[in-house]
Amino acid sequence: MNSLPPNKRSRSPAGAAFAATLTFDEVSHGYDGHATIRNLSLTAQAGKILCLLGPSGSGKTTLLRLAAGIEAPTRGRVLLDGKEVSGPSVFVPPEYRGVGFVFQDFALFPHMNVLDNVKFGLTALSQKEASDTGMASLERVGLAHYADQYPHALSGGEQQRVALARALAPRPSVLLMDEPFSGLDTRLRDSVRTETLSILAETGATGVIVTHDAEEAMRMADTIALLKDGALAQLGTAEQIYRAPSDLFVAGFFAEITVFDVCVTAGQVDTPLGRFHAKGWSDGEKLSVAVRVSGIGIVENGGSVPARIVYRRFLGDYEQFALSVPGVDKLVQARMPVGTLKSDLQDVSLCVNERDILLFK
Ligand SMILES: Nc1ncnc2c1ncn2[C@@H]1O[C@H](COP(=O)(O)OP(=O)(O)OP(=O)(O)O)[C@@H](O)[C@H]1O
Repeated sequence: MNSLPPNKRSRSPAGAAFAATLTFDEVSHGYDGHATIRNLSLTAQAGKILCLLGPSGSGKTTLLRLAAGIEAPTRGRVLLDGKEVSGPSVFVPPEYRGVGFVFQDFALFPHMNVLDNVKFGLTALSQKEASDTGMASLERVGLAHYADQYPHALSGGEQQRVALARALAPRPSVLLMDEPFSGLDTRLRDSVRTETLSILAETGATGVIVTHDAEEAMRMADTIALLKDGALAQLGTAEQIYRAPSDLFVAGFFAEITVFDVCVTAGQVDTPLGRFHAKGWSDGEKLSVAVRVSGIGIVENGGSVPARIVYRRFLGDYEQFALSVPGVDKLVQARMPVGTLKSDLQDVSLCVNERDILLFK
């Protein structure tokens, strides 16, 4: 095995980070014969944010570990800015990749103060340079005043920012983040996420962020890679994937859906929620029709499908409704802005937006 020369950029004490592209080229990986990544090719563009999205066990963390050099692929190559860092005859150790890592649990050292935590990876610098760089990084996340504190004295959100400062201090060209906000409560998560996005934009580093939450991916990513069983289910912008999901799995991951199995007749499909066009499909073809819950509207009168409200729940701006609909064995869910429907209403009708109908083989 050859090791590439050390990436000096990762040790540079000052100056802006230079974003790098990160490429997985036909990468496979497994643990004890169990495949975790299957022949996956994917590129994170320089200076952009790529979110790795997928259900538990789909291989998101493994991909980050392959990029960082904590794992080696069994086949294929990992490249940074076109240079192979993992491959059949090359393995560059993590410390020479110029890549930063923020873990799910922040992983701060409890016995070191905040500044020492941030300085931890700056071993190539003199003490003075490391302290200056560490302080500059803490300033960037707005926590310079906590330099002498110990991690236990900080809130979860502050600890996450220290972890971010530590990962950014060596000026990585790629920042890998594994579910970085999952340890935070919902309200804090929104503000820390927004802050992290602006810090990433300021540093210019390429960001690769793991999440299992489609909404979080949509909020953060320039590009989303949705994984399923270690393979790429779909790659695109949030809008591309939401509007044109490649299959039922992707559709169900990006939106709450109700699914019916149907057969195309005279260019149309009949479902308990209405008759819809099946343009481009042949008569007799068996399809799954996915109706996005967000495309179902409830009206007192005048809709196309009769329904009865079984229960409703107040969710702040919206009310969630569970409805029984003739011909549907499960309750149909729908959401309406609060105040749209009278509180004693029971029998209603539904209107379904054709834009929220998706057809799959
Ligand atoms: N150290 C390990 N030894 C053996 N199998 C492992 C190990 N780490 C992960 N796996 C397996 O590899 C597969 C992919 O795991 P990975 O952690 O990459 O998924 P993930 O998408 O990040 O999941 P989660 O969202 O639950 O963290 C899973 O089947 C998991 O059980």
